[in-house]
Amino acid sequence: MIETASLSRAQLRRLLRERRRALDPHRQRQAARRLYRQLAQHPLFRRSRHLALYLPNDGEIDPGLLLAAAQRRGKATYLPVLNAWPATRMVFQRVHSGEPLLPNRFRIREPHPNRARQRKVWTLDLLLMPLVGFDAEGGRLGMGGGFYDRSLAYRARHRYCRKPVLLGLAHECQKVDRLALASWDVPLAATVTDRAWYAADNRKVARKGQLHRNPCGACE
Ligand SMILES: Nc1nc2c(c(=O)[nH]1)N(C=O)[C@@H](CNc1ccc(C(=O)N[C@@H](CCC(=O)O)C(=O)O)cc1)CN2
Ligand SMILES: Nc1ncnc2c1ncn2[C@@H]1O[C@H](COP(=O)(O)OP(=O)(O)OP(=O)(O)O)[C@@H](O)[C@H]1O
Repeated sequence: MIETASLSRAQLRRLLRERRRALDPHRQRQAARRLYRQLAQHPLFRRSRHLALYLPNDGEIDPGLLLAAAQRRGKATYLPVLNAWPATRMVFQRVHSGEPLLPNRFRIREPHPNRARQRKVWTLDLLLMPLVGFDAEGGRLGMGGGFYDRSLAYRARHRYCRKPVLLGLAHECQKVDRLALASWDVPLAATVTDRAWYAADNRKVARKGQLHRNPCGACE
């Protein structure tokens, strides 16, 4: 596992992105199948009715089997869509199987923006998030755009909100010993890899004042 102490966030990002990009197509398919087995029968996935996923980019683990399973089971599935303005914002839009998708400015495919199909993030049940690096305490390092952090900034204000449940998805090789939390970072409930679940110790996070045990009246 990588010792993070001597590395900057930028160095760590570069190293971990290289690692996941180095996985060959066979390893990627194997990891995607294993990820599916970790999650498909889990109550958090089975019980969710509205869930957001992503389409893989830059060597990310592929949740495509979960997306297809969710659609087969009649769940409403959502993908991130980047806003034209402000360009720092991202929304979650419903996607149906077989719907045409267009590349965004990072060449990640997304549905054509349609306000009527977008849903507020706090009304989703489950958010499956891509990441560059993670630790076993709910720490997440993303691509550096701050898109997920901005979408989840309401968590700092809605003190008792627990929707959606935040799960990071990753290859095992993206695990690091410890990530320093930035003030805007929103901790994950767990990260699921092709090999294991890493559930955050909620008591520790709660002591930091960042995770709340009860649902929020305004958000439920
Ligand atoms: N699959 C997936 N979808 C996602 C995200 C993600 O991390 N993964 N995002 C999570 O936030 C948002 C997009 N954020 C991104 C931020 C930076 C880059 C990126 O590749 N930056 C390149 C420069 C690309 C360019 O300018 O053309 C780089 O840093 O090398 C990609 C996506 C929304 N959708
Ligand atoms: N809630 C927020 N409000 C305003 N700016 C934010 C917020 N959260 C993050 N940012 C900005 O986004 C930038 C990138 O943040 P960070 O490096 O944590 O992104 P990331 O988690 O790696 O990316 P992503 O969430 O897109 O995968 C930071 O420099 C920060 O200024």
